[in-house]
Amino acid sequence: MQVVETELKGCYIINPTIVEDERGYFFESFNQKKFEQLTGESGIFVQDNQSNSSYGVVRGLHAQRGEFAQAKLVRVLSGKVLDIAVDVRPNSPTFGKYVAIELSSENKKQLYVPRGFLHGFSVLSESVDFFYKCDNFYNKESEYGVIYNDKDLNIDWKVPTSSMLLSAKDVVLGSLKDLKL
Ligand SMILES: Cc1cn([C@H]2C[C@H](O)[C@@H](COP(=O)(O)OP(=O)(O)O[C@H]3O[C@H](C)C(=O)[C@H](O)[C@H]3O)O2)c(=O)[nH]c1=O
Repeated sequence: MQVVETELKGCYIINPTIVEDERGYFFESFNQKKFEQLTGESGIFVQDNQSNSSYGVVRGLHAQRGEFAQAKLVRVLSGKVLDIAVDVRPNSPTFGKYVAIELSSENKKQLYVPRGFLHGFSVLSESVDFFYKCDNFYNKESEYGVIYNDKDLNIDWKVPTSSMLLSAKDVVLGSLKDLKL
């Protein structure tokens, strides 16, 4: 596997080593020892999540605060998303900056989203099965977020607004500038 650190410190793109033969392909989707060696992160995850979404769905931008903050190792099992990770670590020199990357069953890329980041994605294919590992458990009470069309972030989700589908929870999220961390 090859790991590339993004311009946001601690946020990594993981390119797994794909072994192909006449039957198809094989790759190690996660290896804690290699992950730790290449990123310096523990690579100890406690919860796996999986969601399915149809074209145009936008999930996010979400995080859990404080002691319940989660780092996530995200990937796509089928389909394609535009994945977004926003640095909202207090005092970070890249506060409010984000990484946007296409993750797909084709490119098999993964993104490591550190604690202190907001995370979200838009669905670019007809349907997507999204899978991610979390290094802390779900804690509903600690959840917070920023609305997908925040003016300061100005994210291009690569989906026409008319095709977007968001949860009732997500359409009322607040702005980045009003975030209380
Ligand atoms: C996140 C989570 C949710 N749930 C329950 C709560 C709701 O009954 C249902 C759907 O939850 P929600 O609408 O928050 O799911 P998403 O909009 O996909 O939320 C996720 O969206 C972005 C992409 C993220 O990175 C976060 O992991 C997470 O916030 O699953 C659980 O039982 N456990 C969990 O860990």
